[in-house]
Amino acid sequence: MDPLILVPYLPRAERSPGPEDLGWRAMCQVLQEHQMCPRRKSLLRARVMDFITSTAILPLLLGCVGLFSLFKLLQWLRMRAYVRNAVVVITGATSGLGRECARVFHAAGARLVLCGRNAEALEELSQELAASRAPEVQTHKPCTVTFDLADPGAIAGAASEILQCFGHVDVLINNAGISYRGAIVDTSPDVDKRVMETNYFGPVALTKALLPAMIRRRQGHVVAISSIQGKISLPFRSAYAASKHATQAFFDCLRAEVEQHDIEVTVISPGYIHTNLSLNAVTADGSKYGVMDETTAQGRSPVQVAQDILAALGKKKKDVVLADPMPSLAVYLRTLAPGLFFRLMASRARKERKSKHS
Ligand SMILES: NC(=O)C1=CN([C@@H]2O[C@H](COP(=O)(O)OP(=O)(O)OC[C@H]3O[C@@H](n4cnc5c(N)ncnc54)[C@H](OP(=O)(O)O)[C@@H]3O)[C@@H](O)[C@H]2O)C=CC1
Ligand SMILES: CCCCCCCCCCCCCCCC(=O)OCC(=O)COP(=O)(O)O
Repeated sequence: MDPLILVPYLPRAERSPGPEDLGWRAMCQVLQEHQMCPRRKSLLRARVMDFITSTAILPLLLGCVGLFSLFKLLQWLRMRAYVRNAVVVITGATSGLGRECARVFHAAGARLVLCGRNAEALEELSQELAASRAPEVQTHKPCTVTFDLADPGAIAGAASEILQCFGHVDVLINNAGISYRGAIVDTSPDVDKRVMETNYFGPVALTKALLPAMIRRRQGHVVAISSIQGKISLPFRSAYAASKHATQAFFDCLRAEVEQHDIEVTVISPGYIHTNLSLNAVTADGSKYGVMDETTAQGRSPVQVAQDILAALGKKKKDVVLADPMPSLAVYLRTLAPGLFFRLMASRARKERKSKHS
């Protein structure tokens, strides 16, 4: 306390102050206390530290950290328990994210049904997984089903083959997909259809074919691997972005409709992942793009994304964005300031066109 603030309250001295003067004595006392202040402060500090270290707060802090760790451990155990022995169907298991999901879910004890177009690649992966063991978890030899998602006539047969593998389906991961690069004016409608068949109509038909069995058991989890491009549209990605927007919409509707049957629906929207997606992308004339884009090469590791997907399913999340801050911010910008977002996309289109022609 600053002793000078007491001065107005001291009795006015009408003569020179003596030791018997009350005001004088009060001031001396305050000034003495003021001199003692630094010592008092350090004493007080020491006492507070003693209190923290020896009494309530430190044990309380340690308790909080302990509880948090326990909570995280329980969450992890619940997540692994969620897929242990569960029948998990993965489409597009021959490459990239699908293949890593297969490895991660197998290691967590899932009974896998691996789907794809390439029977040989599926068998190879199945053998690899069957030969691998996971600590403290019983693993299972996967089953494989070969079909083309872009062939509407193949879906019903594929669905019954899938159901025959283990008798039912707990989790369906609609992962298979194809990307596209091209200008709308140059793109043949056949290319639009091919992208939509693979990314939208195929997964929708497969989901519908497996849904009745899930509804009968009042159990099931349908997952759609969409994309950030299911929430925002980039120039020269029309068919891909359209197919992913349609995916988001369909599975959002499904979630609301099947809640009454205790069926979960999760839509995952990843940003760039380091896979063969750009290499396998289709161009305006239907040919293969065949380039590993820098954005793809610098994307997240598919193993990490597969682990995040497992965690999201264990927590029964409904809609998950797995992307870096910039794409995630772009999603908000599209909603909150659409005018600005559209200008940015137009400028992106101009730049891309310019770099193509230079
Ligand atoms: N990589 C990325 O940056 C991102 C990817 N995604 C999404 O992740 C998913 C997986 O793609 P990703 O692993 O990256 O790419 P890949 O190209 O590495 O894998 C695609 C998988 O889909 C399969 N597939 C393609 N067409 C068909 C078809 N007609 N019928 C059956 N299977 C088919 C492929 O099988 P086949 O071997 O027979 O060709 C392959 O297994 C896609 O839905 C994609 O849109 C989302 C955001 C970002
Ligand atoms: C408040 C500041 C906000 C700033 C936002 C600026 C807008 C910047 C645009 C960012 C675009 C991000 C695009 C991300 C696209 C993406 O992650 O796509 C994933 C894919 O599916 C990849 O497929 P592709 O075939 O295109 O490689």
